[in-house]
Amino acid sequence: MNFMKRKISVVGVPMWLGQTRYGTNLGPQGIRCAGLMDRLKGIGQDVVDEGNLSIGITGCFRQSGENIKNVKTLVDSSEKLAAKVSNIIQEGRFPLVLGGDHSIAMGTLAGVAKHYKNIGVIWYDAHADMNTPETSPTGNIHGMPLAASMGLGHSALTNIGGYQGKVKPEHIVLIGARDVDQGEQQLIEERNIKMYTANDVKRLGIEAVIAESVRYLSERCDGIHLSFDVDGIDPAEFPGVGTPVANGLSYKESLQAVRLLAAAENLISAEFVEVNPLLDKDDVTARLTVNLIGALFGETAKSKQVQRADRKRSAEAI
Ligand SMILES: NC(=[NH2+])NCCC[C@H](N)C(=O)O
Ligand SMILES: [Mn+2]
Ligand SMILES: [Mn+2]
Repeated sequence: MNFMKRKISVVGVPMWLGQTRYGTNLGPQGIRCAGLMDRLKGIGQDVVDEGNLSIGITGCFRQSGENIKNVKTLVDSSEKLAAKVSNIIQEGRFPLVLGGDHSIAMGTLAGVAKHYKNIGVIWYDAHADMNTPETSPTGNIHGMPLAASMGLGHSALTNIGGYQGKVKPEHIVLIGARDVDQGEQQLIEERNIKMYTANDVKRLGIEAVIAESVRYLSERCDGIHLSFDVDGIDPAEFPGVGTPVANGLSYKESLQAVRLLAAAENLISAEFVEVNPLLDKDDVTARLTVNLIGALFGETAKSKQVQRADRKRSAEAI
């Protein structure tokens, strides 16, 4: 067996106010409807669906004069998610968080980092999500979660979970970046943050990039969190996203990436974010996201075939 048997708890976070396009709130249900639970059970994983976090929407508007939208809603839901994720880890289970927009990573990381002093983060994304209200071109919080988790930006965000600095800059690896804002680029250079752009991946190959990333983080960290923004993948293949950027990683490369991560013993949590079913075409983004999650937990082309045959047989028996 080249994958880890894990005890997985799935939590959905129907959040969309980290950006402005309605629909990422339907992401968790879209992913579930594409068959997530059956697929994970089908490969023998112990998996429980803990449902969606209930989120109070306290306002879909700019709540202050600052360049940051919906702070209160985002802080409240992130606190809830942090507590939930922390509980899951406490119970010895693996949190699998389904977004929602990428702002939810602030909550996930606040929960995970309570248990791991030196958490390593693989940020698979077209973006760096390292803006602050000072550098953000949009004021959208889904472009800020990684900065906030490092302790940079609006104090309401950096203090989520009641403490600052969940992630150290030297414990981050960006993979797939190709739309990095000026302030973000400056931060990446100043703090020497490891980054493999989409072009780097094409040049080096995804196998080498993942191997190097895992090696780099394993040397420094006590656990690895995967924050997978599906817009890391090219929008021609993953159309159901709100901030598409051309020239992305391919689905095939991405599948290979998560397959390699399936074997990483020190992978301790994961989230898949930014699936927007309202922007999707024939649910392809949701369906391929289930393939990615399946592969992260050990599904192979062969095990998928066996499952498909099983499902067909039981359907015929009805
Ligand atoms: N998680 C995402 N899709 N983030 C997109 C961020 C886009 C842009 N950099 C911004 O700050 O608004
Ligand atoms: Mn992102
Ligand atoms: Mn992104």
